[in-house]
Amino acid sequence: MKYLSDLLTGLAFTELQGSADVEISCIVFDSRKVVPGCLFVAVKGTAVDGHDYIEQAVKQGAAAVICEELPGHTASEADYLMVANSAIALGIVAANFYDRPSDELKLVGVTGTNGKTTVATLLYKLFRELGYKVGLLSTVENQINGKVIPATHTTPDPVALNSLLRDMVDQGCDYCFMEVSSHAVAQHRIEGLKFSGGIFTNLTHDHLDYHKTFDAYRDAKKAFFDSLPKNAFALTNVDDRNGNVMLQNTRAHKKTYGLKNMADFKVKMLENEFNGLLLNVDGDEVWFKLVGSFNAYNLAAVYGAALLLDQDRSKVLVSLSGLTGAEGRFDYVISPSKIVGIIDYAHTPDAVQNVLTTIHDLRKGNEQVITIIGCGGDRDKTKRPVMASMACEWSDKVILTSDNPRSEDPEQIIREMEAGVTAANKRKTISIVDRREAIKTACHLAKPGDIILLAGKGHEKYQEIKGVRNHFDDKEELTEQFNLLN
Ligand SMILES: CC(=O)N[C@H]1[C@@H](OP(=O)(O)OP(=O)(O)OC[C@H]2O[C@@H](n3ccc(=O)[nH]c3=O)[C@H](O)[C@@H]2O)O[C@H](CO)[C@@H](O)[C@@H]1O[C@H](C)C(=O)N[C@@H](C)C(=O)N[C@H](CCC(=O)O)C(=O)O
Ligand SMILES: Nc1ncnc2c1ncn2[C@@H]1O[C@H](COP(=O)(O)OP(=O)(O)OP(=O)(O)O)[C@@H](O)[C@H]1O
Ligand SMILES: N[C@H](CCC[C@H](N)C(=O)O)C(=O)O
Ligand SMILES: [Mg+2]
Repeated sequence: MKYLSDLLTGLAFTELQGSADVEISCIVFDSRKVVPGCLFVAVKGTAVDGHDYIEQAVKQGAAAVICEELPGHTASEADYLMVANSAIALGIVAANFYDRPSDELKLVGVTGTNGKTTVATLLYKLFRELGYKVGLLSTVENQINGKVIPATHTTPDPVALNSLLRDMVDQGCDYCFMEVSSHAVAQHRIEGLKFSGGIFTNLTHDHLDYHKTFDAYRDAKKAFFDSLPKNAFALTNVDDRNGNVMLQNTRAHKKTYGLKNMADFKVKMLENEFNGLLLNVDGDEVWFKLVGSFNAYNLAAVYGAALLLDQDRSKVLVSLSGLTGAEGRFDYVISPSKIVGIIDYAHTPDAVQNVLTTIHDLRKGNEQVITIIGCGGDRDKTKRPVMASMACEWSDKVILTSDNPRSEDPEQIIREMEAGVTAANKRKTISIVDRREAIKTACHLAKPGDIILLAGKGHEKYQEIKGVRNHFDDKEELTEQFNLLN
């Protein structure tokens, strides 16, 4: 049983209307989910202002309200707590409601444009192999020591997040590895959490629809490191242009990993083949199952973090060498006629370039590379022509198609992608709106030995068109088409 007064530890508030000894059944920040006895936190959003729903929330039985401004009419049956920023307050009360679970395990956050899911998932798998009970919060799924809990966001909202962390603690977890998206930092979803470490992967073009400028996007990532406590570690990619920027104002222990520059954890790439990577890790040569130079960075980050968490170096290298990556990241199927199909979650210009240059380096002869690619609707539009241009630059044929059009017109998204295709590259590009048809066409165009890259949707099991999510699984579709070819 929790009272409003129990939830106020660490929360600076300007005014309290009421006694705060009211019982709180749960915390809600969406008026449509209000239940009797809840605490309603009014948050200003991008579409609407939660403050407009306070009166409705109280009518539906909210016992207390946290807000930045009082509504025109306040009811005597509810308590009202005024704060400077409700989103920050939401994080703090959510942590208090669940008895601050992040204090009871070692929580490590991973941020950056690409590689978050891969690094968090590898750490999760590694620590389980090392014998610990572990939790994972990721884009693909959340897990508590092997039990899967579906994920709705890369970083859950503060209430879901603290509830999951509480379950992890109650189930004996020693560690939790989580992705920290830039949206989550900007919206204060991680407020009130105690991190033992933070990892930065890289920073390239994405989400400019939301953050508006690259600097604002960078600063959202940096704010995570600025907020780390003194006894945590801040592990950065020293080869990334913004790697050191992340550490500028952190109080945490500053540590680096890299392939090119001097680093605390230094990795060199010796071989990069279809069946894995041979790396020199601080002097030891080890084969890993992951493919692509970008994964050498992800592995370096995981290795560094494991050592900073006081794990035995040789055990870490042995376990890590046997691990596979996250679902839908450089996953592949091979057709009976030996066409190679690669399913990858590349949905930023940098990721598209990385995955295609990796494929380019792995090619043995003059196999063709056929890329199928789309761009998500209701997301950063400026990356559309750039992703199409990257795909053309590094492929022999490109099929522009739909990703998740969401509320947008799919044909319009494709037109915006086509704007990035040069006149010379037009001849190798075709546009097919229906993703299933695009996959079928690629399979018919491919000859034995050719490589089909199916980019952008990775593990996703749906395609969202006009707000409706239909079942769609890239790997399933490709496998089906491959079998039909026979
Ligand atoms: C752009 C974005 O992040 N939006 C998130 C944001 O929505 P919003 O700011 O538009 O909210 P809003 O609709 O304006 O509403 C403001 C407030 O009023 C409340 N409300 C609204 C209507 C109503 O009738 N009553 C009511 O109380 C809402 O619950 C909310 O608290 O706050 C909502 C509540 O927390 C989130 O669900 C929503 O995530 C949407 C669904 C989303 O898709 N977010 C994506 C972009 C996202 O966060 N992605 C990152 C990953 C990105 C990456 O790959 O790096 C992630 O962490 O998943
Ligand atoms: N370290 C890296 N550097 C550049 N690209 C990478 C890196 N790791 C993975 N990628 C590419 O980015 C894609 C997405 O990887 P991953 O899912 O690990 O990133 P993420 O940061 O979790 O993405 P999201 O923002 O959607 O959560 C991969 O499929 C691969 O193409
Ligand atoms: N976490 C990313 C996922 C993009 C995946 C892509 N398939 C899309 O739908 O745009 C985002 O919300 O931008
Ligand atoms: Mg992710």
